[in-house]
Amino acid sequence: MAWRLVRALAIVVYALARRPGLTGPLLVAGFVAVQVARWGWTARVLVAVLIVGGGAAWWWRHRSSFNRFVRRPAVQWFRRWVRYGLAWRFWMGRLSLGITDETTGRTMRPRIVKVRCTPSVDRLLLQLPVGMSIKDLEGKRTNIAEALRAVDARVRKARPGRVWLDLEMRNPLQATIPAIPVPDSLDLSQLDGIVIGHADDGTPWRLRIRGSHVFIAGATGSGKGSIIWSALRALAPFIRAGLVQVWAIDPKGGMELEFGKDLFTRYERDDYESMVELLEEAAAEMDARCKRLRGTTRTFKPTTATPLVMVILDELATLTALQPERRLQGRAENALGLLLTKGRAPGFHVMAAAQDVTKRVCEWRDLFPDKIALRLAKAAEVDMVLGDDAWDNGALCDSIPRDLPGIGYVRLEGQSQSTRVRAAYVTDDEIKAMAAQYRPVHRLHSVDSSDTTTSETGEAA
Ligand SMILES: Nc1ncnc2c1ncn2[C@@H]1O[C@H](COP(=O)(O)OP(=O)(O)OP(=O)(O)O)[C@@H](O)[C@H]1O
Repeated sequence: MAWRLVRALAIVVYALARRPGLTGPLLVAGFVAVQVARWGWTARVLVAVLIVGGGAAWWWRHRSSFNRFVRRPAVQWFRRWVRYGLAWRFWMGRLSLGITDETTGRTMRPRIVKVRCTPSVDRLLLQLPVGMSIKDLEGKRTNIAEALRAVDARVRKARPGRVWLDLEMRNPLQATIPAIPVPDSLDLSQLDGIVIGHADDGTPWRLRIRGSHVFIAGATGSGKGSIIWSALRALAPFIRAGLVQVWAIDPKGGMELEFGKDLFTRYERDDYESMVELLEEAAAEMDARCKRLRGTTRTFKPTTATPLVMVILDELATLTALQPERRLQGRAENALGLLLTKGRAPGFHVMAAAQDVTKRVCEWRDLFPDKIALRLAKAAEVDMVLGDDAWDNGALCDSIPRDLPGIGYVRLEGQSQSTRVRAAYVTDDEIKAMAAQYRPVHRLHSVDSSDTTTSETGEAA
């Protein structure tokens, strides 16, 4: 009996010694608790009130820093050392994931190096024992997901000998997001972050319009249209007020944008020559505006005389790679290049969608500061859109199910990580109603035609 007790104790001590990340904090917490217990009731209550009250006040006043410095590290610690750490070897054993050394007979298992958590995915960085490869884990994906109670498990290479195991715990973007209500104010700061859907942490997905260009990539049926319509919905009151003009090109003969044509100041859908001309006119207007505005301001503020111009181009390839006329292709690429390089400061912005993401289709792909990748066929395409290592860092656009259109990953200028998002879905009826209600008061041909625009619409920014 005594021998058994000693053995059990030895096993516990050994197990704790092998888990310094668990044992260390528990020992410190135990030590502090013992000290506090000696102080008497008043001091104990005071300490408890200070900790709980201070934490609650921090959470209440500054939730983002609380989450960053307290909640997220605490969750990661718990998952690393308790949720996954405690039974890890047991799970690996049950799943037959290990390699036995011939000479010693000892079985070595993959080891958790660190755990990173997003609201829906737990990422475990694993060190593989010599002799095991990523393929061994890939072959057991379903079993791993079942064992760890995950919706899905994916494995990707981190570096030789190390792999990331991504456990999707839940998909908060499963349900279709209904159209976001049209904003009821003309607050120009909204143009720095219009709400077009949700991120997977439940926060609104905000897309910058002023000061940016947006590139949307996705296979057919991936939901590119829902991003365009959700953006137009958020811009609708500005369009009606004449503070935003939309110049739209639908090379698919109006199949996507026709319902909203009343919202557009310029609209081309049939003739490629006219589409290219629209782009060239936008570039020429932009140049003219640059000349007029130079020296007056560096931050663009739309007015009815100088509205923000949003050029929307659905299916870019038809004007570039798939365009049979080389002459038109060259002209389209030049105009687009000009708009992308010079348009931000004078208020000319491009939102372009494409199915094919290669440079053949969009030579200027890298000039779009904000990029959205919806469902794509291959991992390489994800990196082409969102930047090197985007797929390795978890933007798994090739795993987005076909029956979840509108889901994608977005990488905003200056961000190193992509965020999983889902666009709201605007129905055909909602588009028709919006187009009727928010058509511009005065539809102009030319953006900077005259200053009388201000007095005609009677609105000013
Ligand atoms: N955000 C969304 N939420 C739910 N369903 C959506 C969403 N976006 C699109 N859908 C559904 O998916 C279908 C295809 O979407 P959409 O036409 O926008 O794709 P697309 O990427 O523009 O395709 P294509 O390039 O072939 O035009 C829509 O008819 C709609 O039923």
